[in-house]
Amino acid sequence: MYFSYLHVLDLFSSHQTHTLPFFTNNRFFLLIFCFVPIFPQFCHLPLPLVFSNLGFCSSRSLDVLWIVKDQSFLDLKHTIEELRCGLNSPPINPFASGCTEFGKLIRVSLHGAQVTSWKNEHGEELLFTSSKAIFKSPKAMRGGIPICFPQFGTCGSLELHGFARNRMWFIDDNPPPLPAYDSIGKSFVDLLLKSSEEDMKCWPHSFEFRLRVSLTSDGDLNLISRVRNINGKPFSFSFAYHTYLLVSDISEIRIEGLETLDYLDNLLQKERFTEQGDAITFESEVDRVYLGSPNAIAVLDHERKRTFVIRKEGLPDVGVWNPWDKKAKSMVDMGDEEYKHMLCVDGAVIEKPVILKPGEEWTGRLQLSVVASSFCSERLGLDRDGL
Ligand SMILES: O=P(O)(O)OC[C@H]1O[C@@H](O)[C@H](O)[C@@H](O)[C@@H]1O
Repeated sequence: MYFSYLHVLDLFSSHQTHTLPFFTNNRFFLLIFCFVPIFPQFCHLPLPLVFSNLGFCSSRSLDVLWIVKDQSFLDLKHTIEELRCGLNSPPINPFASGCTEFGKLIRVSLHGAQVTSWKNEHGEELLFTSSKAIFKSPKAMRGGIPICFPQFGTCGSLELHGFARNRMWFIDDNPPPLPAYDSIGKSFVDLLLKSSEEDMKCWPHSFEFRLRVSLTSDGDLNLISRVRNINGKPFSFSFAYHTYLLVSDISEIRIEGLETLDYLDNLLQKERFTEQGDAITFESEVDRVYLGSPNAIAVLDHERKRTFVIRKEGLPDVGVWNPWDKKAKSMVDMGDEEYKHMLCVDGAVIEKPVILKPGEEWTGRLQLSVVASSFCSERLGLDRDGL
């Protein structure tokens, strides 16, 4: 069944008595929209729409979730009215069109549990998405944050970066509790992937993968992955948050925090080298895995005068990738010049895969923040241990 804004709006209005107390009592909420123009191919999937905080469930189709911060009920109502006014016009992206201005938000696709947008308070996008990105199952679209699991790159016999990014995930209505500091004062959604019969054929291990995506009051994007072995036997996996940062000009970018580390160079058959420079800069294709990195690194965008701070836990390695001009030209889902505006910096576990015994669980946390580049490294707390 194809699903339009109208259904979403009806859903809000017909449950107004339920939604009102929630929106008036909470500054943060999770706003869930089905968005046909972005992922029409997924709309036939019957998935439960769950507003667990609101105390009601409805079985509807949906594929894209929006996590929005600091919206009062009045703002939301206003937005809904604006969308209502546009109902007779062809479907458009309400966020891209500027007819709504939510400020800080995250967009997540159930396909791959891929974060596809992260915006700051000015509505500026912080993650790269290629203009040629293909939003078509079963492949992950080029951009955002694909989840690489249970394999990073070509480190095993599975498809490149594993199958998790190419599967439909589900909203996890009742996840096992996380520590209080992972939940308080945040807007979040919990997603779940379980091993399917098809996946068992190529990777014969039963697992539950839970991902919490949350937006903090400061606008930080937090990702918490929990992988549980529900098998009778141990298994191992590699993993990465394949994070496409949107940058002004790759030639002006430097990464701090990886200097002096050893790295595996994927362009030279994974040969091991030691980084020599003061910081990582870019003037040609880079495809590396830095090993045993500190838990905080910074990506400085000189031209935009802003710095991405990446904090992580349980993720010792960092993938760094930019395809540069030649490879970009060979990719069907990447514009020829777009490599200039992206840089993948992935919190990851690659060199020493995680080994989980039956019943064990692994957790990998990533926090992305953006600060003005006038902050110096000391103030960023790059030497701080973890999140
Ligand atoms: O095209 P994909 O499958 O998304 O992969 C993109 C790149 O992802 C990087 O992480 C890998 O190190 C590269 O080797 C790879 O080319």
